[in-house]
Order: sequence, then structure tokens, then C-alpha cells
Amino acid sequence: MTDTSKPDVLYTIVDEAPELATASLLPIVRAFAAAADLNVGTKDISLAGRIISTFPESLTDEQRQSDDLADLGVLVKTPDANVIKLPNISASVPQLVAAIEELQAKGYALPDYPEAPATDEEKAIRARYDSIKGSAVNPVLREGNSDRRAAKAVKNYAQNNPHSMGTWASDSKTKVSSMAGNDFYANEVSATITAAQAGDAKIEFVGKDGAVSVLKDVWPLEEGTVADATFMSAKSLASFLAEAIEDTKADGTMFSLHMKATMMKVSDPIIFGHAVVAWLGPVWDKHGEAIKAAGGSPNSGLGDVLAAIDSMDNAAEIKAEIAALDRPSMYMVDSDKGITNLHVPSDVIIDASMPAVIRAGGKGWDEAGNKGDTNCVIPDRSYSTIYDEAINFFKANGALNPSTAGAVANVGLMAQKAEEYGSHPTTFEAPADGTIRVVLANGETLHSHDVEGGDIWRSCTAKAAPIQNWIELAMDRQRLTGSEAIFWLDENRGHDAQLIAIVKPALEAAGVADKFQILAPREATAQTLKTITAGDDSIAISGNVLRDYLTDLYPILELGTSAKMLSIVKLMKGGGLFETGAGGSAPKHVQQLAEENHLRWDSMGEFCALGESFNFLADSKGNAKAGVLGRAAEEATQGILDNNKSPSRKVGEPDNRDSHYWFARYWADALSKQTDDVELANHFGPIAEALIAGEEKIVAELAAAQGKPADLGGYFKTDPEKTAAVMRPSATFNEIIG
Ligand SMILES: NC(=O)C1=CN([C@@H]2O[C@H](COP(=O)(O)OP(=O)(O)OC[C@H]3O[C@@H](n4cnc5c(N)ncnc54)[C@H](OP(=O)(O)O)[C@@H]3O)[C@@H](O)[C@H]2O)C=CC1
Ligand SMILES: O=C(O)CCC(=O)C(=O)O
Ligand SMILES: [Mg+2]
Repeated sequence: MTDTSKPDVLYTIVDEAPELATASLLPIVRAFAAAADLNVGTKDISLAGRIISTFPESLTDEQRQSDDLADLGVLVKTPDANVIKLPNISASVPQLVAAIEELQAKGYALPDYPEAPATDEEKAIRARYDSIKGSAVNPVLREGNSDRRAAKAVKNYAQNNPHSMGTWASDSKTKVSSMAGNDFYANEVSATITAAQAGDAKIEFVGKDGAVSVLKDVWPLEEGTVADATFMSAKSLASFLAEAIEDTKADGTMFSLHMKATMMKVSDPIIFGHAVVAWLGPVWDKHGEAIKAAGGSPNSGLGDVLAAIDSMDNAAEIKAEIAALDRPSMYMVDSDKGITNLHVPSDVIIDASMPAVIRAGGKGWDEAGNKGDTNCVIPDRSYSTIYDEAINFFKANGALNPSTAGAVANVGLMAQKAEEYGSHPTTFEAPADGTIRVVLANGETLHSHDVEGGDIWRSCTAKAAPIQNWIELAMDRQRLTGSEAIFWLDENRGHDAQLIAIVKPALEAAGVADKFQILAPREATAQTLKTITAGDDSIAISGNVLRDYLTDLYPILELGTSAKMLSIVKLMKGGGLFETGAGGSAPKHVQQLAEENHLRWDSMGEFCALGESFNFLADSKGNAKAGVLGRAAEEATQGILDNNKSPSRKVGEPDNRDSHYWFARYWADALSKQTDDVELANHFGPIAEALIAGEEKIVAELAAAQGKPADLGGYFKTDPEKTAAVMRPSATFNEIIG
């Protein structure tokens, strides 16, 4: 629910594990902030909240909710923004459907998700739901470029307390497989829009008969925008996937597919669907139409297809045919429950999944729960080379040593829906054989591709001001650190060649060209791994997709998790967006909490973001008390690290809630000891004492909660009272905070 008072800082209400953590941490934050006359408000950007706010006409007054995402989208374009953003669900269709069903069961009279919309009304409902699907939050809020790095204290901690790493054998059969051609990488063309070309462009499909149909009628292109177009051939993709399955069998490894079906919400579910079809092979050829008629959609995963088959009269026959297929083993999401890599498009998400394989020494888990090598299938080559090169490097050199490795920070071009992550409205499956072209406002054809029916065509942009801002941010970070700094750009790619033509003169004009390298992703990976292996640091200056991939890959190798990252988005209009960590909402953690009341979520990202947010408030608004709170929060974060108070993974050991107690205690202690603000020191003195004196009782009360199932009253929309009871089980602690 939205706060009506004017908040100084906004904290987002999200989903899954970070939302559970919020139930414990936010009351502490609010209590501490209130002592400094600061108001921490909330904005609900959870999947359930976004669904509810989209269909007010179906709901009662009590059920209705304001469109907090839209409000935040406006706020981040003002200098007043100070937002702490936790990770939220970017829903795949199966997740969206599950959330709708849960809300319906709770009495929300929402329309069903129309899988195959027929009427205009169904099409309109589908369009509204599709705006909630996939990565619908981050692109709205990210009105600035990203600066992600490990705080010095966090990096030092990781070096002194190295996490476990799998070993890499030089004869590991784990590898990355990508298409040889006719992928997005091969077909990309790009241009920078001139003044004469600027205006509203159109995207058109021209059939073999010359008939023109409009795919996108208004596509605004400003001067200076880098505008790309590319496509992936559906036929080449299908034959590549069929070969990859055979190749995996020949290797005796397991098949795994690594996509970003959440964030690339239009293109990647289609590619995922091709993989499901390839896996089913002759069974799909024979029964595909009937399965589709029964409501099964490969783009929603094998789970959806199998559920549709279950509803068919010849289910047993089809299932026997599937079981008789000669297939390699498959990489599993949950071998105990029989959930494969191909079951749900959002279960295996490349930024988290590839680092997990690499950290484990190239291992995945098969149907029987056995650990083994895997063929990592990443069809498009634009970015797959970073994983291929990393795997080659570790096979040759052994796993990275977290005790000695240097740090990789990232400066990511992300503002204003930059690059592929902004391509959803301009991605199309070719309706038939023909041509797809971009026609500019002045009538000129900018890009044109001959396509076949089913080819996946997409266009995306990066605007001029965000590109300049990104280059400046890179120069700032390099100057402040003196680190090696690499622009991860490939001169052989259409888009990257345009960026290089902007980056090079900008660096030269600033007189800093000698401080930077420009390397293609494969070469940049090799160079970066060499640098950090030698104990030195590197700054990866990258586009939006690589930002996403690199800020999980390197933190997971260096720190064991990307949850501990500092993730700052300096908004272009002067505000601040502080993202917590670089990972997601950890659905597995919720499962563990529900089963045994242990939450292993690490709030280090939230702790870091809190310090940054209060310090930013101090700097941007001259609020001295916020500065005192911010500096003390940094000391508390240091205290968590110095004293090993981060959550453990196992039930019966300290968890997320314990770490919040320690954070509050160190925070209060630092506030009571500082001398910049006597009033705050006096206020927090007794609180710090009470927290210290209550340690034994509080820790015992928190421990007593663990070991039995926890009832949250829902998954996508939990019951606030039940959740508070689960997440705040220490009466002693609550009383001190209250
Ligand atoms: N910024 C955002 O809004 C983001 C949202 N997402 C969304 O999150 C969901 C899950 O995505 P997925 O790719 O599975 O990635 P996650 O990052 O949620 O999970 C991968 C693994 O990373 C570890 N992990 C992540 N965060 C933490 C943390 N704070 N503390 C401890 N461990 C952590 C966990 O490992 P272990 O299980 O071993 O403990 C977890 O299982 C999806 O809906 C996705 O769209 C994803 C990325 C960013
Ligand atoms: O928006 C999303 O779906 C995920 C974002 C993400 O993974 C990231 O920014 O690192
Ligand atoms: Mg990511």
C-alpha cells in the first residue's frame, strides 16, 4: 500500500525472498529513520500488486491499488528521486498465470490470462497482462546508467573468507554451443540517426506478393540514436538445436539451455519454445497440432506441454512416445521433483545459471541427481563467447582463487531502455516469407532484412544522451580507481561498431584514450580473467546485456554471490536509484522458508543500498542527520562482515532475521558513539544497550522459530500479518525496535 505522507526515501515492496526479508528489515529501517525525522515510504511493484493495479474495474474498492510503478516511473525523472529498489519477479507466462490464479482464489475477480485470445475483448485483456509480463519494472525505473561493484569491505571479506569453489578439470566436457551463423550476431545492422533521418519511423513487413503490412506504426527515433535491426533464422535455429541434442548425446554430457526469457520477454520465450519442440522431435511432429489445440504452448515450457497432454484422450500413448525418445540426459532445475531445464522458461535464467555452472567447475545435475558435465546451449553468439572463453580459461588454468583474485566492476549502458532490453515492442516473429524493413520519417529505408516465416526479427536503440552519460561514468570510475578499464565492444558487430565510433572520439577529446582498451567480449574475457588472476582489478564497461551477465558472473566467482554487490544508478535527472545486489528474488529460498522456516537470503545488498541512499540524501538535500544515519549504516555493514553475521544456508543456524538483529545492533551502536549529532547519539544509546543486553534472549527467540513449516498465507500475495509473525518472531527484539 502506498504512503500518503511525503517520504524522503522510497523502499520498494517486491516478491519472494527479498520481500520476506523486507518484512523483518523495513520496520527496523523505518524506526531508525524516524529518529532522524526521516520518512521511509513504500511503493508496491510486486507482481501481485502490478496485476491488481492493472484491473481496477474488476475489483472492489478495498481490493484496488494505485499504480505505484507508474508513480515511480515519473519520480525517477525528477531530481527528488531516492529509491531503494529490491529485485522483483519478471514473470514468465506460467508465473503470471499462477499469480492470477492465487489472486482469484483470494477473491479478486480478475480475468483469466487469455492464452489464445480470440475476441477483441480477450485481445485487450491479453495486451494488459502482457505489459505486466517479463521485465516490466526495471526498464521503467532505470533512468540512468549502472555502476555495480563490490564495496571494498565486501571484497576484502571475500578474500579473507573464501567461499567454496568447484574444481575445473582440464578434460571437462562442459562447453558452450552456439549457432554457426544466421543468428542475431550475424545479421545485425546498425546506424546512428542523423538530423535529416530523425522522426517517427515505421516497421513494415513486405510479403512476397508485395503487400505491405505495418508491424509498428510509430517508432520515434531521435537524432543521435543508435538504431539496430537483426534477426535469427528459425530454420537455422531448429537445425542447430536438433544437432546440439545429438552432439550432447555423443559427448555423454547433459543438455542445458541458458536463456533470458524473463528480460527478453518476446524473443527468448520463442527460442525456448523451439528448444522444447526440438527436444520432443518426432513426437511434436506427430502430435504438435493436437497438443496446441489442447492448450499446450512450447513457449511456456515443457511443463505446460505435458499438462496439456495430460488432458488429452491419448495422453498415455503420447507420454510413452516421449519416454521412448533417444535423448541425452537433461540438466535439472529440481531432480527430486522431476523439473527439467525445459519445464518453465523462467527457471533457468542465464545471468544466474551460467555462473552457477562455472562456479561448480562446469557441473550440473541430471534427472537422477548425479553431478556431471553439461553442454551449455546458448544459440545466439552476441554474448555466448564470454562464457565459452571463461570455460576455456578455467579448463586451462583451474578455477579462480577467490582469496587472491582482483575485482571486476561494471559500468553498464542501461538508461532509457538501451539496447536489447528495450526491444520488446519492436520484436516480431515474421508472419511469412518476405522482407522486414525500417522506414524512416523521411521515407528512407534504414534497415531491411529478407526473412522467412517464423524468423525472429528485432530492432533496438540506444539514445545519444545515455551513451554520453555512460562514457562519462566510465571515465569517472577509471579516474577514481586507476584500474584497467575495458569497453567490451566488438568492431565486427553492427551496433558495437556504431558505439566505438562514439566512444573513441569522446575518450580522445577528454585526453584519456590511453587509459582504456576496446576489446570484443571474447578478448575482453580473456584479458579480464588474466588481470584478476594476477590480483589486479578491472572495470568492464559494457552494454546492457553484458552488464546483466557480467554483474552476476564475476561477483559469483569472486564473492560467492552477486547479492553482496553495490548497485548504484545515478539517475540522469539528478536523483538516485539504489538497487540491492545484482541478483534476483531467489525463489528457492522461499521454498526453504516454507518447509523449515529458515531464510538464507543475504541482505548485504540492502545494507549497502541503505548506506548509499542515506548518504545521497545528505549530499543532495543537505540533510545532515541522513548523513549520520548513512555513515553509521556503513559501519554496521562492516560489523556484519567483521563478525561473520551473514545468514547461513542451513536450518538451525542463524538466518536472515538474525543478520537483521546484528545490523540493528551495530547500527544503533555506531549511532550512539558518533559525535556529529548529540541528539541522535542520546536517542540510540539506550537502544544499543538494550540490544546488547537482550542478545541471548533475542537469538534464542529467533532460533526457536526455525525447524518447522512456515505459513505465509500465500506466495505471490502473502498475508501481511502471517508474514510479520514469521519474519519477526522475537518479541524482545520487536519491543526494542518498536
Ligand atoms: N533486479 C531484479 O529485479 C532482478 C530480478 N530477477 C528475478 O528474480 C527471479 C529469480 O531469478 P534467478 O535467475 O533464479 O536468480 P536469483 O538471483 O534469484 O537466484 C539465483 C541464486 O542466487 C543466489 N542468491 C541470489 N540472491 C541472493 C541473496 N540475496 N542472498 C543469498 N543468495 C542469493 C541463490 O543461491 P542459493 O540458492 O544457492 O542460495 C539463488 O538461488 C526471476 O523472477 C527473475 O526475473 C532476477 C535478477 C534481477
Ligand atoms: O529485470 C529483470 O528481469 C532482471 C534484471 C537483472 O537481472 C539485472 O539487472 O541484473
Ligand atoms: Mg542480472
